[in-house]
Amino acid sequence: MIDMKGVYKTYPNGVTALNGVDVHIDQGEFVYIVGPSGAGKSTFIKLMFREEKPSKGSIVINDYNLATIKERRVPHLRRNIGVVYQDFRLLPRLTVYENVAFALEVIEESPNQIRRRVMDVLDQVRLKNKARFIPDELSGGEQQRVSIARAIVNHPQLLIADEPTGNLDPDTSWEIMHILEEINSSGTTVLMATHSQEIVNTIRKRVIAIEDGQIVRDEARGEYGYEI
Ligand SMILES: Nc1ncnc2c1ncn2[C@@H]1O[C@H](COP(=O)(O)OP(=O)(O)OP(=O)(O)O)[C@@H](O)[C@H]1O
Repeated sequence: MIDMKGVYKTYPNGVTALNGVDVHIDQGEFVYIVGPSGAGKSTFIKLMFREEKPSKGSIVINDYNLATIKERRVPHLRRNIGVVYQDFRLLPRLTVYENVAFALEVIEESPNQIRRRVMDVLDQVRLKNKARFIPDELSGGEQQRVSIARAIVNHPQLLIADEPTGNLDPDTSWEIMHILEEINSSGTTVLMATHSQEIVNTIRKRVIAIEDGQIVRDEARGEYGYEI
């Protein structure tokens, strides 16, 4: 599903964030991306949904070659990828329902399908009873659950989460992790960058460690491996 070969990324300011990355990730895997601050984790993730372009190398995701993909095809690629951020990035004036429905409305689903699908996905993240709330009326964990609902409403094959528990307390973080595990168990590939030693060492999954723009460790059921 994801195949990176000889990937380099140098930003316009001359900083090389990725320095020769080769990796293969199969459909259905759950992968943690770990490493020190500034190691290149977010860059690695941004390349996956074409938020950034590689300077060199090939990235193939579900048969899309991201190095050569035409601009007009990028929205098609992104329909198959859900993204969750540390800071939720919800639209503040829209309700929970509208924030989630928005992702479907832009691809012109019928109103009935939208209603059914949005309520299903809000049920999945256990927020059906808050559909009419706006983000400000929710806790951080609830906001993150809305952002997860929004990310998966299109049934993406890949869910990318960049420090999804970074702004949450421990109990809420576990709740988010259980939701991500549930999503993964239905076949969605999950790629999660994290600084949480506790999560990585407790919910054991494949661990890819990046340092200075290179993969220095790649272990099935790995450990976090850094002192905090
Ligand atoms: N848009 C950008 N322009 C220029 N340099 C950038 C840009 N984004 C990231 N960098 C640089 O690339 C390097 C890798 O950054 P990246 O954000 O990928 O690291 P990270 O591992 O995600 O860090 P953190 O754990 O702190 O989020 C850093 O030196 C950073 O300053």
